[in-house]
Amino acid sequence: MQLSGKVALVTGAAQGLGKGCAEAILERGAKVALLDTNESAGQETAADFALKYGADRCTFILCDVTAKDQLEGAFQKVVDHFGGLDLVVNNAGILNEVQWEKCIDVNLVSVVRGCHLGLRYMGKQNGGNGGLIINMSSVAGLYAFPSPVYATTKAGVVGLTRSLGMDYKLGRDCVRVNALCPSFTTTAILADPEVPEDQYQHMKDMLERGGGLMQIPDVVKGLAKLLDEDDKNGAVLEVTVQGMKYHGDESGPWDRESGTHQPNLCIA
Ligand SMILES: NC(=O)C1=CN([C@@H]2O[C@H](COP(=O)(O)OP(=O)(O)OC[C@H]3O[C@@H](n4cnc5c(N)ncnc54)[C@H](O)[C@@H]3O)[C@@H](O)[C@H]2O)C=CC1
Ligand SMILES: CCCCCC(=O)CC\C=C/C=C/C=C/[C@@H](O)[C@@H](O)CCCC(=O)O
Repeated sequence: MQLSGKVALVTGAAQGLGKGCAEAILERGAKVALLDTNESAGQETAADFALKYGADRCTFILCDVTAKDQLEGAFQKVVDHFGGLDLVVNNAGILNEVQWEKCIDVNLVSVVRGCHLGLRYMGKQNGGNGGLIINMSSVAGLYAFPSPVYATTKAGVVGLTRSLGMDYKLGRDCVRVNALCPSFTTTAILADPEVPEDQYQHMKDMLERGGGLMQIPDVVKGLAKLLDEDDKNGAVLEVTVQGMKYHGDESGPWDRESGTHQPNLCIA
């Protein structure tokens, strides 16, 4: 996707992977709205980006993605402020197996809502110009992981992405939907996960056996790949210290015999 002059909305963008994704999008010439509940970090990031990329290209919007009205209001503000919307990165997420309903709300319910809003504002059938949605899942959404609710939310994001990314939908709305699945990456989420001790110990072990931590730029390379590969729709990209690979694009039983796959009908 060519991003010069386009408009992006990134949730959970005050810090961490969301901030890294937002900066990569700015570097490619787009305007970016940063949504987050962390007002001080969000304002600081926006001020930093304004200095580097221009005050007219970045704005912070205080938004709890789990509050339906706030998320809807934030999408409307972005369109009012920048005059359109072309790219949504549903990135905000937490790991909390104690307050597990909250974990589902932030990581899955809000991503469903973010996708619906993205389709509402970008979908051609609604008067939009088409666009791209990238959902932040995790390797935990692809393989067994010690924190089951977190893993469920991330697997849910994979299923959501694949199904919203069906080609017949693309033919109607011209909005591609893809997911990024990183492994352990150095950000604040690793610092203090609210999980029982056994889960924590097991994660430490997985981290060691998996080859250690990635850094934010490693994951941003995955975002760049999804931005560059305009033919990808419903794609799920695993990003680990071992490299990147697309997941699960084998045919279902309905296509298996013929080996056919309907081509994309529209490239946004
Ligand atoms: N760091 C890692 O190892 C991995 C992270 N992920 C995913 O990447 C995404 C970003 O996480 P990180 O940057 O690692 O963590 P982080 O904790 O540094 O950043 C998360 C951001 O989301 C914001 N946020 C949390 N709840 C929110 C809400 N209700 N509304 C709006 N904003 C909210 C936080 O304020 C924070 O700025 C998450 O979805 C996480 O599950 C996926 C795989 C690996
Ligand atoms: C194999 C799937 C990896 C998926 C990772 C995620 O989606 C994010 C998980 C969120 C929190 C995990 C916390 C884990 C903490 C411990 O492993 C701890 O050892 C991390 C230490 C970090 C460091 O050394 O700086």
